[in-house]
Amino acid sequence: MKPSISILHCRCSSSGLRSTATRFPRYASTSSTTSTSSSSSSSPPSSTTTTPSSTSPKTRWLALTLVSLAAAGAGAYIRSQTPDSATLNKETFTKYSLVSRDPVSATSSLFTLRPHYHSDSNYDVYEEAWRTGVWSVMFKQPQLQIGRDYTPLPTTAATALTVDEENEGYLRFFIRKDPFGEVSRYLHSLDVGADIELRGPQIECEIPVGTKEILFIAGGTGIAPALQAGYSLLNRTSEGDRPRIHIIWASRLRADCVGGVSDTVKALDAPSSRSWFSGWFGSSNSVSQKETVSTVSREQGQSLIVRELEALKSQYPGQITVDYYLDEDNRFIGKNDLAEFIKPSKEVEGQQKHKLILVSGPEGFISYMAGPKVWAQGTELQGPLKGIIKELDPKDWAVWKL
Ligand SMILES: Cc1cc2nc3c(=O)[nH]c(=O)nc-3n(C[C@H](O)[C@H](O)[C@H](O)COP(=O)(O)OP(=O)(O)OC[C@H]3O[C@@H](n4cnc5c(N)ncnc54)[C@H](O)[C@@H]3O)c2cc1C
Repeated sequence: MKPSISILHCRCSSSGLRSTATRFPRYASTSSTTSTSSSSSSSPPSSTTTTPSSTSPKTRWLALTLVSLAAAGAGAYIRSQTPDSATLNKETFTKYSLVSRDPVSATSSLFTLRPHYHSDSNYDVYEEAWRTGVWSVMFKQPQLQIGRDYTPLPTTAATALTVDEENEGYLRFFIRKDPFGEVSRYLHSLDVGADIELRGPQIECEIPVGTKEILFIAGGTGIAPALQAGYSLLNRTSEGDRPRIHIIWASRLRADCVGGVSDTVKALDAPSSRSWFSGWFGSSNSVSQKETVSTVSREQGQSLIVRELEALKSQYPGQITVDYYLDEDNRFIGKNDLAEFIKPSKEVEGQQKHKLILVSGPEGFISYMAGPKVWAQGTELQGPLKGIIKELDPKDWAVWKL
């Protein structure tokens, strides 16, 4: 019999799949396995040591039950070791090992994981997800039997992975440690080499073919899906047909975004009419912005995430721009900052929207920007558009809360 493990609590999940999970046992009792093999393969029926006449019905029933249980246990054990369970999938948890955990700031780290068992299929599973849009995987906290979703980072020129490691199915994550959070605290407590079980991929947002512009508003580790969206979209389109992507990233701590220099230049207290691609050094405003966001960023180097963003930008010159906002500097994303990008326009009935606003980050951040997501019948739904984006009346933009 396969024991089932319930994921008791999953507040961030958006599909019913995530509330429960079944996995194969990782081990079977040695004595059971041994007895199975000795009774089923080493001893032919004719040489059975006990005869019907010398065994009571009760003993026979017990023996049969034991043999069946042992066979089921051994089968499950074997299945758990087959290549199938070595491949990331939506039904069962797949074992990965923690390769490294590199601090990005006092509260966040870059996690690198590799599949525990070899599988040729992991790369293909990821590829399919990358082609689709924004995706996540669920991490299991085994002691509490709960799971949380995290967003794999794409590979850029700044990524310290070899081609072999990529092919082997290594995954990287930018994870913030919530001081009171169950799973993020657990993950930050793990030693290198520890096992972590993942399930997925879960597609969070399919980016429609034909998307021409994306405005990505990210708070904290919400930058991970922004990197994904940029990578996925630019990777799957050809030159001349590529969409423009503007990322607005708000961080709490300077260390998270150190070295990041905003591309779009805005005065601190009034929006300018400059375009997305106005460059770094275009005006006196640009100086104040640079100074505000990251005073000595060049000297201090760049955070791991800024490096990834810069690498993506260099890979697709002119396609991606990024603006940085920093709580430590009292720089918050306001309505005026968004108004620069979201211009009111007429809704054309039935016309497909080629512009997409994606909002990603902590619950409060998403609520402030676009209104809260809502729960109905055990599923997390988008909920009505509210917040400062609603006030800007973005008729020709589709909006998606991640
Ligand atoms: C699709 C998706 C992708 C994500 N990707 C990432 C990613 O790449 N990186 C990342 O860091 N995060 C990501 N997240 C967020 C992540 O899934 C977790 O929500 C986050 O790590 C916090 O989980 P936790 O178990 O540590 O905290 P939790 O235990 O869920 O607690 C979170 C906070 O809520 C408070 N809290 C808990 N219970 C209560 C209660 N009953 N009353 C009041 N307060 C309470 C806690 O004190 C804590 O401050 C993603 C989320 C989603 C949905």
